[in-house]
This record gives sequence, structure tokens and C-alpha cells, in this order.
Amino acid sequence: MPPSKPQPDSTYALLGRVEKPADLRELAPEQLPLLATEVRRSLIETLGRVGGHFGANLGAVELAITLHYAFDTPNDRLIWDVGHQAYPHKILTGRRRQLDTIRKLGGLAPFPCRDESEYDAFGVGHSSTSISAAAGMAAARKVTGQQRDVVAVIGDGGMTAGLAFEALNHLGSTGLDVLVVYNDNDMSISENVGGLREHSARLVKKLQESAATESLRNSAFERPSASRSVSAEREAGALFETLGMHYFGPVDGHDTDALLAAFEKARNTPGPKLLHVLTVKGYGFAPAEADPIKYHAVPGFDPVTGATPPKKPHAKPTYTDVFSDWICQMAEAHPTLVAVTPAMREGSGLVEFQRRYPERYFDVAIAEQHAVTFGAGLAADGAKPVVAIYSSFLQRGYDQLVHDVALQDLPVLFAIDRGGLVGGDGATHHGAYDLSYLRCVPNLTLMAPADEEECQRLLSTGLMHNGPSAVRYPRGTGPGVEISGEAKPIPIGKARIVRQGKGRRQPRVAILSFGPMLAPALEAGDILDADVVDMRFIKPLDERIILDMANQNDLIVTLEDNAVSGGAGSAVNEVLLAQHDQVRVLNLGLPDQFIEHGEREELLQQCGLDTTGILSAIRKRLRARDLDTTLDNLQSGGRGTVSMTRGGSRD
Ligand SMILES: Cc1ncc(C[n+]2csc(CCOP(=O)(O)OP(=O)(O)O)c2C)c(N)n1
Ligand SMILES: CC(=O)[C@@H](O)[C@H](O)COP(=O)(O)O
Ligand SMILES: [Mg+2]
Repeated sequence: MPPSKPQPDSTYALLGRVEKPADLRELAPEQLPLLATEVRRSLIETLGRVGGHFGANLGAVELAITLHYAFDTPNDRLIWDVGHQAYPHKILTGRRRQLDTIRKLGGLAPFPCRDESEYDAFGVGHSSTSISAAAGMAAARKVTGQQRDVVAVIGDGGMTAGLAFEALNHLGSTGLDVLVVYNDNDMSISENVGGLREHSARLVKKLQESAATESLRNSAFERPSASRSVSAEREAGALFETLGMHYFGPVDGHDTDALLAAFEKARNTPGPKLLHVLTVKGYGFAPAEADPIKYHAVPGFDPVTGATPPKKPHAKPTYTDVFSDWICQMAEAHPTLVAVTPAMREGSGLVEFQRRYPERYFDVAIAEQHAVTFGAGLAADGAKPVVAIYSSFLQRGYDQLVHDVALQDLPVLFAIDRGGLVGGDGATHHGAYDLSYLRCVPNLTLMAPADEEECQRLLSTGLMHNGPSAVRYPRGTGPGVEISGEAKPIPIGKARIVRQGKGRRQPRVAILSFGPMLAPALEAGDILDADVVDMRFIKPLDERIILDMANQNDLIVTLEDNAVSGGAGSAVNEVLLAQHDQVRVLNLGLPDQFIEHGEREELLQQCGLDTTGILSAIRKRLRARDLDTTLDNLQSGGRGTVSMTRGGSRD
């Protein structure tokens, strides 16, 4: 049966008729402001219920409408940078009715995703990729002979990254016809920082002074009127013009007529061009305009008052809170300690640190590569840098970590948050590879705490260590272990046996757990009467404990919330292959595939990394004929062979 046609929705006079951009193009330009109001209403109503990225979406409503109106999507390519502001685009491209599934297991992806819609021209999640991708598409158009426009939309935060500048520098010299829409709301997740931001802010101020400022609505914000001084315009564009881009703007990004006129003008100017658009983060919802940091992403809220659910009393601290307390405490004792964040102050737990030690706090903007090498420079000349960074964003600073920090053996401490599965942000944001990509780097001490107290102690271990080190912890809360506050360093490379099997069961099993997997490891260990070890260090490994466990057990199980390929389990395998030849090994971790979005617990279950999945994988391995054979072999005094099984998914 053909799919039934969606019925027009009477809740929304115009939006109810828009199932795809072609419907939108049937509307008259004068109808677009009303459509914008309806898209905004839909966003507020839906995200109030289910949560998600919010403020940036409210700010990009008119942009999404007018871009789809003016350009022939999906043939014309529309690339959203980061993609956290692409909900209006999803609404207008046939996904309005599924918006309440966004970020949930099996639901809409958190960001544009090529598998989800033909309108999602490029998959995103990490920032500042859009101009490079657009340039690539424009170059592809040239060699394939396709006819299409290519448009990238990038925010002022996204524009601070080296990658964006690399792309502009290249694009400007190519002559390729690409429109870059620079969506400037003077905000990153927190306040945007840096010279480009200051330049832009000066310009807006000048425009406001040079024209009769008009308050477009009854809002806390005032934006520049259409008339502006020629010199201000020239100044605004100078940087981009220097790089070879035609500069247009700035334009009021909430004025649909102004946007359409600007697109028309840009379209008639061939070559690489940049349209500077001024918007307000949270536009149209007063609480979000007043507090864009809080409403960047929300758990849900009251659609009238904006009130968000109160924090539960006695809620456990998150690992981010644990880090936050630790770094403030350490800063008191270590006057040369400095904190570095690439634009993730809130998420990385540095709000209080900045308040107390503003002179030792560095937000370097969305610039992970620079953050890491900046840390190397700090360390080279005697400061104690703590680079607080999300696991998946550190991927961008990998060469800097290897070349600038580790190779020179510089004492930079990486506080790596969001290790393992993060939940609703999905495949782009899971910290699924850090143990793999870090454990091969010489000189680096790599640690993963199993609980809150251990997190502080390992952070201190790293801080006291005269070489590069990294402590990697997950998003959200831990098991709720009481924190002593002493944050005493742990001897490097020392694991701890948390549970000793009583030898009641045969074959005997030892579980070597890395980081937050200790809780399910212990549950499984209780049921199997297994030895359970909290490894704490991925590098250097506690080889003594590994070999003892191999000598005392028939099966070694390694457990981690990192990719099983090349992860902590692989490190254990290397030790056993080199130094032991009579033990079976089962490696459990994330499978060799990209993990989608959903609740962290749901995803862990899907990967077979909850207690049930772990037990089932171990039992399957114990039942396996080759293990029985080896056991027979061992019992009869023969030599078995070391055999590795790589797990990751459920039986
Ligand atoms: C490489 C990378 N670093 C950090 C982030 C986290 N992040 C997501 S959105 C954002 C702010 C982006 O600011 P902007 O581009 O101005 O968009 P706005 O939210 O203001 O619309 C940041 C830092 C990311 N997604 N990717
Ligand atoms: C889009 C983006 O990259 C950030 O907004 C990210 O979603 C933040 O994640 P946390 O909620 O884990 O801080
Ligand atoms: Mg911004």
C-alpha cells in the first residue's frame, strides 16, 4: 500500500501545509513571517516536552525558511555547521511530526544526517566543517557538470575554529561559487570569545550608533536597523574580503524580506561570498533570549514560563561536578595551575573555576588544536596546564597531543570528559575511541576512574606526574561513592582487586574492568563468583595483576566502554600474548560500528555492556567447545594456546 498522505494540520495554518520545501515555495513572501511564528511555536511546544538543543534553533528559524524558499533544495546543497540549529530545517523537510523523537533511540538524529533525509546534504555534529564541505561540493559540481547552488551556514562560534579559516583561505582563492551564511548571534555555547568576535561586536555597536536603533520587538535585545554606515560595512567585510570572499551584510537575520533580498544579491555575484547575518540566540522566547547559555540545550521546560525541572535534592554529582570541585581545590594549592577549554566552559565544569581564578582560565574558542598546543606551551615554560576537553572533540587535537605534548614529554594533564557513550548526541559525540587512540602514544599516562573518589585521585596523579597524562571519565553520574576530598595520588600503574572469587565455581573467571564499567563488572562478578579488578590505568597497565589473574583463572574478561578494536582489552591481550600462553581471553567493549543516539543505558544494553549482556557473553564463552577442550588440555597437563575473542555485541 502506498504511504498515506499526511493530512493538513489545523493547529498550524501555514506550517500544517508544508510537508516539504516545495510546499513552502508556494507561499507568498509576505506569509513567511507567520510561518516563522508557527515554526517557533512548534519548536517551543515540542522541545518543552522532550528537550534538546533549543536557543540556536529559535535563532535560525527565518534563516531555514528563507534558505529553503530561495534555493532549490535538495538539488541545491544546504550545509548546516554543527547542526544543533537545524531543527527548523528538519521541520520544513518532512520531519515535523517526528521532532518529538529527536535524540531518542530509533528517533530523529540529533544533527543533520545523510541517511535520514535527502535534504541533509552533509552529516555534522562537530563544528566548523561546513565551509570545507561546501567547497568540496562546489569543486565536485565543476568536475561532474552538475547544476546547483551550494550554501553553508556557520555560526560565529563555529567560525572561530582553524578548520573554518583553512576553508575560507582555500575557498577564497578558488573562485568557486559558494555562499557562506555567517550566522552571528554573538554567542557560542557560552559567550563567544576572540578577536573575530570583538571585531563583530564593535561593528554592531557602530551600526547601532550610526543609525536610529530600533527595537524590533518588545525584547531585551536591540538589533541594528537596515540603514548603516558605509565605513562600518567595509570594516566588517575587510577580513573576509582579504581572504578572497565577497562580503555582504550585515543583514537582520529575523527579517525574511531582508534575507531574501540578500540571497538574491549574493546569488547574482558569482564566486565565493559570505553573507553576514545578525541573529539573536533564543529569538522569540523571552527566557531563552535572556539566558542563552541555559537554553542552549534543555531537558524540557514549561512552554509558557520556560521553567526547567528543578535539580533533585541529594542528586549525585556528575563526573563533571567532581572535576569542577577538584580543579578549584587544586588551584588553591598550585598557583601555576591553569585551566584551558575550547569553548566548553559549562559542559567541562569550569564555571566556578573561572569565577574564582579568572586570570588562570583560558577559553580559546572552538579551537581544540590550539587548546592542546597552547597547553604544551604553558607546560614548556613552567605552568601546570589542565586541558579540559570532551573525548570526541579531542580527536581534532590528536596531532597536537602527539607532536606537541607527548613527543616533548610535557606535563599537560588532559581532563577528558564524555568518554564512552554520551547518549542523545549520538555517533558524532560518543567518546568511543579515546582509549584506542591514546594508549598507543608514547610517554602518555592514561587513566580511567571507576568512581568519583578515584576520579579525583587519578586527576591528582596526573597533576603530580612530570609528563603528559590523561584522565578519562563519562558523561553523567557515577556510582555515588563518597568523596574524601583528599584527592591523594595513586601510584602510577597500580590496579586494585575489588572482588576476590572464592573459588566456588569452575571454570574460574577474572573480570578486568576499565573505568565506569566496574559497577556491572561487580554485579556479574557476584553472580559468577569471579575475581574483579578495577584496572584504573590503561597505560601503563598493571602487568603483575594481569599475569596473576591469568595464572589463577581460566578465563580473563576485559570490560571497557571504548571500542573493542585497539582499546584497553587489546592492551591486555598484548601483555598476555607476550608473557603468558595458557589463558583464554574475552574482550568486551563497543562493537566496530558507529553507535546511534539514545539514552546511555539503552545504548550500553544494545552493545551488550549491561550486566545481563556481560553475563551472557561470558557464559557463551564458557560454554564454547574450545574452552572445554583447553580446560581438558590444561587438566591433563598439556599446553593450551592463548585465544582471544573480541566481543562487543550481544549473543
Ligand atoms: C569541534 C567541536 N567543538 C565543540 C563543539 C561543541 N559546540 C556545539 S555548538 C557550539 C557553539 C557553536 O556556536 P555557534 O556556531 O555560534 O552557534 P550558535 O549556538 O550560537 O547558534 C559548541 C562549542 C562541537 N560541536 N564541535
Ligand atoms: C552540539 C554540541 O556539540 C553541544 O551542544 C553538545 O550537545 C553538548 O553536549 P553535552 O550536553 O554533553 O554538554
Ligand atoms: Mg553563535
